[in-house]
Amino acid sequence: MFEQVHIGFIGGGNMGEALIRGLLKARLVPPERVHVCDVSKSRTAHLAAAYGVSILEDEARIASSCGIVVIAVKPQNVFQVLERIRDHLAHRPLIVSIAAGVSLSSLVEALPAETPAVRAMPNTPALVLQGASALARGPCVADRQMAQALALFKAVGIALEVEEQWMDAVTGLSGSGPAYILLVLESLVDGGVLMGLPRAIARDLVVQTALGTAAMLRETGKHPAELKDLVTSPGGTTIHGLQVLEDSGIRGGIMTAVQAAALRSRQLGKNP
Ligand SMILES: NC(=O)C1=CN([C@@H]2O[C@H](COP(=O)(O)OP(=O)(O)OC[C@H]3O[C@@H](n4cnc5c(N)ncnc54)[C@H](O)[C@@H]3O)[C@@H](O)[C@H]2O)C=CC1
Ligand SMILES: O=C(O)[C@@H]1CCC=N1
Repeated sequence: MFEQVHIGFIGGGNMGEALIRGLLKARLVPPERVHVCDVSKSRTAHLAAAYGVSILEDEARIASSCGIVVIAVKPQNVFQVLERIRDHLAHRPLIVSIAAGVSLSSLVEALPAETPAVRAMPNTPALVLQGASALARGPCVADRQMAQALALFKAVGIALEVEEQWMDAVTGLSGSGPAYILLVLESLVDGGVLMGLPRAIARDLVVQTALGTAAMLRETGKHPAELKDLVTSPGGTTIHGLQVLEDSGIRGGIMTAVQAAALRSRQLGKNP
């Protein structure tokens, strides 16, 4: 699928590195066909040493050398990058932006006419090849290019194609979601510690409880409430804990967190 394609990364931070690691591990392309530029010399030194990828001096070199260009800088830096690459895109490479909030229309507007562009939203579990990504396809993207973009993100987890209208919601849900889940997991560990458990034991139990619960949800396909009922004996321990959580308004709190992050994504697109 990637025969002879060179893949370039503008920005080799957390997410850029996760994608590079995944695509090399899946052997989608050899390291000599992966090129990175980053304004941080310590990042490029790390990426070259850890993965054997090629380091190019700037964004323009990435753009002119690659058939796929992944933009993995912060949203605030995206338009400066687009400005620097726009005169180096005569060969019409596929541009893949993972920046939160940056819309396809603003990408397309900042690029030469008919440059194919995809807006993607991965998440940090991509670092351990368990990511959840959604991709929205721009107007000039060929089927082969969309398949390549999906394959790139499937190398670090699951990847779904969605309409662009859902991308802000995706950002608030799965893009930011790891932080919400980690906050809950941290609190569970602290609850164990509160009740006298050594922190290391509490941590091991919480990690496996989270993994096991997610696996149960995936493998059974059941509604979460049905699986919750399995844990909750009449007059037992769990229902007493659940009552405290319901009293705290946790459901509304989590829903409002997703909404706030999605609205911030929408706002970032207008004013990064
Ligand atoms: N961290 C997360 O959970 C997620 C982040 N994203 C998006 O991914 C993008 C990158 O985020 P992270 O990897 O977390 O940030 P990061 O700060 O770890 O990486 C960004 C990298 O870009 C480099 N950089 C800045 N300007 C540059 C330029 N002009 N040319 C080359 N390199 C440049 C920085 O030195 C840095 O290494 C953001 O747009 C963010 O919205 C998307 C999904 C999840
Ligand atoms: O907080 C952020 O802006 C990034 C985008 C999605 C997750 N983290």
